[in-house]
Amino acid sequence: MASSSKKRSKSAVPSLTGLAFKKICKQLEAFVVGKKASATFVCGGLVPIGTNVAANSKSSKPISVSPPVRICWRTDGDNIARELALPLDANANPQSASDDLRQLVAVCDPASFGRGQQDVIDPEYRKAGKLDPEHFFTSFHPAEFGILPNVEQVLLPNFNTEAQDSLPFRKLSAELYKLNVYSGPSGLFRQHVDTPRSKTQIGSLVVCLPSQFKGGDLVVNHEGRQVVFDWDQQSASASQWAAFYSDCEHEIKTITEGERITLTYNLYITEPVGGSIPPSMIVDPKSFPLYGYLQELIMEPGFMQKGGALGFYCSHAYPHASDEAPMLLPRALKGADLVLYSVFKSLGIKVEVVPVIQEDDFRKGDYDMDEEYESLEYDSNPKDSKGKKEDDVNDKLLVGDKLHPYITTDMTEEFGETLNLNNNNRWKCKHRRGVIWIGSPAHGQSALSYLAYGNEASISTIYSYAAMIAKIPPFLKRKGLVDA
Ligand SMILES: O=C(O)CCC(=O)C(=O)O
Ligand SMILES: [Fe+2]
Repeated sequence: MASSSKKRSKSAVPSLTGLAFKKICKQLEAFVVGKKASATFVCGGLVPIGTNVAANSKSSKPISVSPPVRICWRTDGDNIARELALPLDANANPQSASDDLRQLVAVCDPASFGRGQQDVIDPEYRKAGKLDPEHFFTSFHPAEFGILPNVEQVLLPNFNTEAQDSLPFRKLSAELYKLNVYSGPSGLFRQHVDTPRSKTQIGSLVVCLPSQFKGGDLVVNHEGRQVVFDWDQQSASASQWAAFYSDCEHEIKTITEGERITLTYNLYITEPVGGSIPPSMIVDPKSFPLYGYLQELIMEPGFMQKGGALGFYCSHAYPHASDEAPMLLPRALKGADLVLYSVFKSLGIKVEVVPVIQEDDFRKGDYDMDEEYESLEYDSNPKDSKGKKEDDVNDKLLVGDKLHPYITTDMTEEFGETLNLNNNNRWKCKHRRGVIWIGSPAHGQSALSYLAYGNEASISTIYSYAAMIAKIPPFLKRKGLVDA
């Protein structure tokens, strides 16, 4: 009797440590969500055009002023080689200069875009011309103006840990993809996400060549944040550029006058020549505000005193259920995910990238994922890390033992019964009790397909979400992790 009343009072009045822990978890969530919002997903810059800059400057320093940009192509039909220098030369015969520009516009084909599985042309959605790289040559190369190192530094901060040498895929290469011309008064490209050309593609680079136009803002969105590049003011005097992650939605507003000419490049993550990355190029994880916060937290004896695990859903989409996944992750982590990973790593805390399945996705019954996660409450007492609420969540989550490629199985699910994933040994997983989950799952990918028998047999697919689980050692063990 006495023990049961004791039990009741414990659950009704949370302890002070419990309340403090709950608050920390909320703060951590706010930090990560805030981090997401402030994490860099796009960057941009400008290369002024100097008409008296030699095209083949012998200086070894990166050139900060560009000579006019040349574009060479062959006309359709008569196959005559043509060349255009941008910006148009104000001193040249204006008629012949704009004639060259008109010729370039004329040789372009209508630009398509991906809708579902198809490539379509729809001027209501995208009104632009395109030239494929095999049909033109340009004197512009982004490596010459320090553009790529800048993009690397912003979009690809490094880990700066011992693991750095074992993660050599942290350089970018830019592959020319298209030349596009958006002409006034109606050129545009409505909101879209670029189609990644390979699993190693992490973003796109757009270079707007010097040519007078009005309108045509490039608007890039990511998780409620927006960056606008209004390039029209300096359109005739500079090459202006922007780089962003592949999963950012973006659009080009209507070009009201002139020709907006862009080179687009696919950005791939690649192996640096010569192995390791020069430290001067990297962003130190210690410079992230999250570092200081977590460092203080793990020095707090009351925080997860006996150790535990924090789980974070990745905020960017990765091909985490592909054959390449084990090679790509964590190397290809981006933005907030990369910040979290690198901060934990640099604090000496083990963190792994794993796929997570919501068990109710394949149980019969109407399970509402959002509600489940919205109502997620953290366990109020770290000593009770197997407390009820938390177990409710972890009982429904299956964590893969590693990143698994998508599989089709011969497993079946009988009507009304639960599929047992452990009956197959290719997608090994388990419930990870005691993980405190922060944030919500964002980007599901097909993890495995199986035969489901309802009224009729059908193929069902289970989705997985990429997540990071950081294993927090007990206080006495982690004291030594933090530098004095
Ligand atoms: O020209 C631009 O600013 C962006 C072009 C673009 O979004 C694309 O080609 O997919
Ligand atoms: Fe695009």
